[in-house]
Amino acid sequence: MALSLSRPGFELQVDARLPGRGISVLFGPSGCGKTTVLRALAGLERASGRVALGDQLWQDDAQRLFVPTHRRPIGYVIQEAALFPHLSVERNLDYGWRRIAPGRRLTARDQAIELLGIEPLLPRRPETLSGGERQRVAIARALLTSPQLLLMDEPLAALDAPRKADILPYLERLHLELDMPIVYVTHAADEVARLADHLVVMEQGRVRAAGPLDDLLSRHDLPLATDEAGGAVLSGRIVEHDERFELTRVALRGGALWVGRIAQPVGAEVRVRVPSRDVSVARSAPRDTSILNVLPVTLCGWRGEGSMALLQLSLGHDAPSATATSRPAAQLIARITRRSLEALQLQPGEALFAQVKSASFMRPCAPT
Ligand SMILES: Nc1ncnc2c1ncn2[C@@H]1O[C@H](COP(=O)(O)OP(=O)(O)OP(=O)(O)O)[C@@H](O)[C@H]1O
Repeated sequence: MALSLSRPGFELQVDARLPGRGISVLFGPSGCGKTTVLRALAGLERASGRVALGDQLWQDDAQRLFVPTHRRPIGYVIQEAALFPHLSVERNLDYGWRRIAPGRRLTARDQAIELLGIEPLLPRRPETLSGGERQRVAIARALLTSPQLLLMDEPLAALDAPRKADILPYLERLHLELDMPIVYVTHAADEVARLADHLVVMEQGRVRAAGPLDDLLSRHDLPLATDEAGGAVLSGRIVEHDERFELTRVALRGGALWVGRIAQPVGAEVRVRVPSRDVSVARSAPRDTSILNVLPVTLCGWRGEGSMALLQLSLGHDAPSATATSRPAAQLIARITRRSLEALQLQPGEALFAQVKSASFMRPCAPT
């Protein structure tokens, strides 16, 4: 997509290519233009430019082409789902489902109901549902219109933390079990870490950075890193289980980590998260430490944040480099006090040891 639009006090200028599978998250502060981009993809907002899904061209100003919303094969889920209040959940679902010819249906009715866990809700009226249940029904209803692209605008923003935690696994399942690209708008860093495969960081109507999640979440110069709860998200492969101590070893690019037992087989691709505040550094390999994960790392750079500093660390003691065929080593961020930084007099390129106090399993990775 290449989109531009001008409003009083707001300029949108976005040029991005999103992958044709997985969840692409548009992330950024309120007012940066995320919803506007989503609405332009849906054809609900008239921006200038070009929009295509694979080889389907939906908008191309050069050719005076603009496919109206109702002819774009999209599902759209917003923060406050608008279900038909006078219809049961089942009839709400059937509304979209019946309008798609049987031969053109991409998602089976039972599959959508099962994926979102809404079987017990089918006879209920929307007003009797909790916010989280309503969102699950809205997502199932969107899927039953057989979209080729699912657009989600802060679908969890109206939910409290426990409801949000309930619904996140359903979103992860969608992504793992359906072969449908999703563009997901949020300003919540935790949703990014859990859901995103590809990330577009927006700022004031522009793309500040875009790329695979692991590359961006471990960059200390992006807003995600400065979040108190921020940290790196790393993809790796399970290489070993330690049944006695209920641990799993995950191999990463340039190193490996022990995390709490993951219920996935050896060889599975998984995503783990390492909070920056749980990473500290030492010049020499610490001995007699209770910390399980001590990894050789190379300091790439650092950035001050008030009394704290964020260090960007590349796994391994070789100078970080990327060749045409291999991706560079995975990166961690350490959040330490500026006082410690000064006391240690660290220099970029220096070989250090990162002590990782906690690392947690986020989710299995989608097959690529
Ligand atoms: N219908 C409209 N008319 C005029 N200005 C608008 C309209 N809709 C949005 N804007 C403005 O356009 C800019 C981008 O808004 P947009 O809703 O895309 O941001 P956002 O990143 O999705 O924000 P939020 O996270 O708060 O939803 C903002 O400055 C907003 O005030």
